[in-house]
Amino acid sequence: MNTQRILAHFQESADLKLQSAAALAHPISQAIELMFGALSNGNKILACGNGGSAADCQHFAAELVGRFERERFPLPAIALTTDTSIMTAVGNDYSFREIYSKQVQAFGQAGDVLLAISTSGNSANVLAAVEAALEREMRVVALTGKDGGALAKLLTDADVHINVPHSRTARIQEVHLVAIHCICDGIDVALFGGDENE
Ligand SMILES: O=C(CO)[C@@H](O)[C@H](O)[C@H](O)[C@H](O)COP(=O)(O)O
Ligand SMILES: [Zn+2]
Repeated sequence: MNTQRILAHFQESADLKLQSAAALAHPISQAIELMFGALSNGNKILACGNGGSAADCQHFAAELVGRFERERFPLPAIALTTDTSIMTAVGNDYSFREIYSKQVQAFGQAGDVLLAISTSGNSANVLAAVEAALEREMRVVALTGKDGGALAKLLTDADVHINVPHSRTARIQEVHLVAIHCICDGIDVALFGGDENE
């Protein structure tokens, strides 16, 4: 394969990350504040998304329950993307749209945070999960792309929207991962102090 094409992927990814940094720093810091506040109050974080974003949910939960870069106690975060029995039962008996919202209704409590990841902002099951979370007085951190889609319109002023204004799903996901690592680092810094270089 032409290595120019590969180099172009790296270039576009690097460019988008640098272009996004200034705009995303503020909502990412709001997400850290919201999540750290919830965790400090004994609440938890639930996460949902499809495809690559489902993997991001699991990645995030692993770093909270296990650890990020510092040794610490486990923090409560659950990826709603992993239980195939729940997802196939709900998908089969109700609809695919409800595979996350039913779990939010089952596990979510007021004060918990839903991390909702959708590059289009239009995945029906993620939208339903956000609606269920808001009904339960949870707060939402939305990681989206493009124009934020229908998800952008569901959010309230108490929620946080981290939107990557790019058209390409893969590039958006790559920036989402940087945002997720910033959030993990920010939670560690809120717990232990220090700066991001430590
Ligand atoms: O990872 C990728 C593409 O890079 C895919 O698996 C992608 O996540 C799937 O097509 C998702 O269904 C897209 O959903 P969404 O991001 O629009 O909510
Ligand atoms: Zn992908």
